[in-house]
Amino acid sequence: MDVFKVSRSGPLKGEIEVGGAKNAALPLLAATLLTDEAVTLRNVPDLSDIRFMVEILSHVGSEVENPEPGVWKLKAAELTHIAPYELVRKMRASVCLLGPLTARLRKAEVSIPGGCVIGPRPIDLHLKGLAKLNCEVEITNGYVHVDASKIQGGPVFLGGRSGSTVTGTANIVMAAVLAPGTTRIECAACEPEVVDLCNLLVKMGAKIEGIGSPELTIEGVEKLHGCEHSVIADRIEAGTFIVAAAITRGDVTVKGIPPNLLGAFLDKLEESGVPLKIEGDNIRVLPYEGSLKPVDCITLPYPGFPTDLQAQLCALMTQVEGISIITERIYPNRFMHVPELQRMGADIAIEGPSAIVKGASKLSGAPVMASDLRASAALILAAFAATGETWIQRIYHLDRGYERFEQKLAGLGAKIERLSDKDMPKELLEA
Ligand SMILES: CC(=O)N[C@H]1[C@@H](OP(=O)(O)OP(=O)(O)OC[C@H]2O[C@@H](n3ccc(=O)[nH]c3=O)[C@H](O)[C@@H]2O)O[C@H](CO)[C@@H](O)[C@@H]1O
Ligand SMILES: C=C(OP(=O)(O)O)C(=O)O
Repeated sequence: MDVFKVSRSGPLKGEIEVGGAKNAALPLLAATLLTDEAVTLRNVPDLSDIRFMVEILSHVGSEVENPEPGVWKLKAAELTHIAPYELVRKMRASVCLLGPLTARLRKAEVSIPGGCVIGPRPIDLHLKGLAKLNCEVEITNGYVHVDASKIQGGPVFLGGRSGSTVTGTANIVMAAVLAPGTTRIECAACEPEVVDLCNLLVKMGAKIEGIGSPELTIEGVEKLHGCEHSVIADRIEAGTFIVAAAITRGDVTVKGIPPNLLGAFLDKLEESGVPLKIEGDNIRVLPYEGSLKPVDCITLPYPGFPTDLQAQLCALMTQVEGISIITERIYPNRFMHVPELQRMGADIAIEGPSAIVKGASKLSGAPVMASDLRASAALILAAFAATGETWIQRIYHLDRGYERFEQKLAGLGAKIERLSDKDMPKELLEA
């Protein structure tokens, strides 16, 4: 198995390009099932999650081509309505098949993906939404069964415990675009990835109004058609690079990221004193003297601070003098990075949904375990600031969501190497 060996690094210097967003590309790939014509997606990142999604799409009947890096052409002429557990369990985002299969075939059988280490990942709002579209929805033997023979547009309220649902909104929009009548979604998620999905659907012939707002109005059409679309930039990859620059006091320009996608995050960094220079779609992080200021931060649905950058902010705040309080409102247990950061010397206490980070800690390299995608990134960022070597195991979590991560960062001078666990000193290997 692959591991990373990371040593104290920096200041990082240079330019780094942001790729296409995983969290946009996955629902976009699912949306290609909504037409029997070919849809070409560009700027698709090369990630294990993308490869899984393509595998699932070809299992349900899509003809898939990857004519050049970053480009996928998909044609779903004949489809089956069943997405089995052995495929769905590998990736939570495969629940996004529910909407398109329901819309196109008027029936779907999709395995429930189950929870994951960041906490329970319920889909009750997806199911409630489909029921509001006059579908019969039943859970048996671990599968959601949808009978959509009488599907009909209608009012759908998608508000949940902590706001709206991103994949739930994606599913209901995809179900509604081919449903007769008008669907009005209230409390729709406004995340840029949902906007990207709606923009693709409009190119395919869907009628959607209110894109980017919490109220979407969808006029069902009979048929969608093929088109070409380029996936939006990955705001979470960009934010991770920005933290890499800040934690090493580097001078780095992160290229190809519209700053409005990262408003709350950039605001928090500026509050902390990270010098930023924004020019068009490029964000330059400049070096600074002395300590940054601690911050209090709450993760919230867009345009709030993204949950997917919470772990990275935690890593940065371990290097800041004073107490930062980071509260997780989307996934209150999403603190798997904390015990590993503690092993590296961080002073962090978890109180309910908050991490109380006391800095600045002198971090030192240790063997640590990546537990999920963004936790993996946080450990690497902390390792840049730690003395000695940090060995990070289970980096397949990182490979789900970051393309050529170590190569991109090594290009800025980061000391990070992908090795095999066979290269690790034996006494450091997990039991
Ligand atoms: C609003 C938000 O920040 N969503 C994030 C969420 O999207 P993802 O789509 O995975 O999760 P949702 O947006 O659906 O969930 C948001 C919240 O709603 C709850 N919920 C969701 C669906 C449902 O049917 N019932 C229910 O109660 C969830 O438990 C969670 O507390 O994780 C992704 C991966 O980390 C992030 O990229 C998204 O930005
Ligand atoms: C947890 C994430 O993704 P997923 O919803 O695919 O698990 C993420 O992108 O941080």
